[in-house]
Amino acid sequence: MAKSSILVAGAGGRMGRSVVAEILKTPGASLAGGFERPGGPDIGKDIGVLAGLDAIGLSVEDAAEKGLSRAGALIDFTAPKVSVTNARAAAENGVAHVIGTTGFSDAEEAELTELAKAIPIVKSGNMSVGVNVLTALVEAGAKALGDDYDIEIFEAHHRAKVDAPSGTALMLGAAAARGRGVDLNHVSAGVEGTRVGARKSGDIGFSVMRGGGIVGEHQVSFAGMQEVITLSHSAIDRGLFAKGAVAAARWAIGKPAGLYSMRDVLGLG
Ligand SMILES: NC(=O)C1=CN([C@@H]2O[C@H](COP(=O)(O)OP(=O)(O)OC[C@H]3O[C@@H](n4cnc5c(N)ncnc54)[C@H](OP(=O)(O)O)[C@@H]3O)[C@@H](O)[C@H]2O)C=CC1
Ligand SMILES: O=C(O)C1=N[C@H](C(=O)O)C[C@H](O)C1
Repeated sequence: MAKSSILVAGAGGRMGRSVVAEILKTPGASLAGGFERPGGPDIGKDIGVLAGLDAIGLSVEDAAEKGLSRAGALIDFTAPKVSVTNARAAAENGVAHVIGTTGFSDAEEAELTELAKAIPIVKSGNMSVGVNVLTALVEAGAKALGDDYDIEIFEAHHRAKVDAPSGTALMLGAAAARGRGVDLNHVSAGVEGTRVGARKSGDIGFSVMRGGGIVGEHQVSFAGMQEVITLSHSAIDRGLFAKGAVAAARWAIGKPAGLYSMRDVLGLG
């Protein structure tokens, strides 16, 4: 199998299945395999069938290692601890790692930064073109409008999502803070509903909703005393994120070690 082929972590998950389908329909991309946690219900199932397609004769394995020896890149939408373990395995095998997982702790982020000294890692809280363009718009808006406008970031996702605020909301918050020349950690007001008292000038706040099958909604509002400007993004289909992840994997193979973002992949600077 060609070293340009792609291995999929969490191949039975919502994003894993979508990534498999995207690889199989992308000319020039090939599937090295997929894996799930040991004992998971999808181990041994045909990966194509799991993705809602015809059988492809590759079954879901229960560890990264076998597949990594056949792969040039690993695409990973799983959970923070799992992605860090996978990054260690990818580094041992010299395989590029595309991480879409969100909700990392500061310590986990630091370990990924360290591992990116050994392999190319592309990591983004949102793999879509639209959201990555939106971050640039939010940065410019925050810079132009200044502290007289309160920034509130709203996100809504399906009922099964476990982390909050979403990785995308945090990316948008970081972009807004960058536009104002501050660090999000110093100005984050946290999540609406946990806040008390009047709003502090310069704070960037987050509002979260979970329900049903919502794929991903994000809105950034700049609320002034006489006007409100709102920028928004709606994800209609998970295939959007899968498409970005496959583009990132193909881009990362052969790149020097380093921690990259989707803005690097998309050439957005
Ligand atoms: N950056 C982006 O553009 C996007 C990011 N995401 C993020 O991706 C992540 C996954 O989302 P989603 O697909 O909805 O979640 P799912 O829970 O549907 O998928 C995760 C999959 O990983 C599996 N898994 C758990 N442990 C392991 C392991 N040790 N090895 C291999 N596989 C394992 C899970 O299996 P089991 O269920 O048996 O535990 C599950 O099948 C989340 O953090 C989400 O926020 C999602 C969409 C877009
Ligand atoms: O969990 C999801 O589904 C999504 N997660 C990402 C996030 O945390 O922002 C990206 C997308 O919005 C879908």
